[in-house]
Amino acid sequence: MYVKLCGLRTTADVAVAVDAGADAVGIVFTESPRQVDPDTARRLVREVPPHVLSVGVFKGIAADEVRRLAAEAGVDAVQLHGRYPQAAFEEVSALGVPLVRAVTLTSDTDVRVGAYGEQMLLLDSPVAGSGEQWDTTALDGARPEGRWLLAGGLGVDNVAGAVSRARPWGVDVSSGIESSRGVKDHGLMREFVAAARAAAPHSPS
Ligand SMILES: O=C(O)c1ccccc1NCC(=O)[C@H](O)[C@H](O)COP(=O)(O)O
Repeated sequence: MYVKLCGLRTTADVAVAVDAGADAVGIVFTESPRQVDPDTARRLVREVPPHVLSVGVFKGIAADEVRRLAAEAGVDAVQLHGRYPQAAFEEVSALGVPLVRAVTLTSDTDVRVGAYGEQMLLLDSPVAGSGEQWDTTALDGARPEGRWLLAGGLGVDNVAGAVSRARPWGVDVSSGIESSRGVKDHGLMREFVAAARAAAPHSPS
């Protein structure tokens, strides 16, 4: 089970995520209680070891600005939320880093991983980072294959059930590992990684 912990804001958050065994950490560049400035982002990225993916998270920021910010910070991957057209993915992909396409599942969502040139697909609740769950029974008619992550309202107590219902390749969490909005709880971070791995130790390929 691939585990991404999102919305990290301090070097201590990064150290705990790495020690807990997270596969990826998300750093939010977009307006949010978890937003960090470019200098902080660069500092956080420097603390992420090579075996863990540092992911810059963007929403509503123009593709050329995404490219500039991501390159400046040195993130390993870029996650684009919302209505970015294919051309934006193409522009950002010139950076040469993997892309994550983060979308809400609706009847017209293209659930093919790679449809926009991305390496991972993230299915999230309508308001990213809100901690709200969404109805994953919608996956019954439109289940992605391959590298897709389930996100939206996951936490220590519900991740096992969510994984067994949705059968994702990986999971992503932010609110569920916080003590208050934007403040990571290091105990919950560790518990979440353990609970997600216990739910499904191996990801389907
Ligand atoms: O975290 C945010 O505030 C945020 C804002 C704008 C775009 C994306 C954002 N977060 C992205 C994530 O990957 C979250 O981890 C994901 O949406 C799950 O969030 P949650 O439901 O809080 O676990």
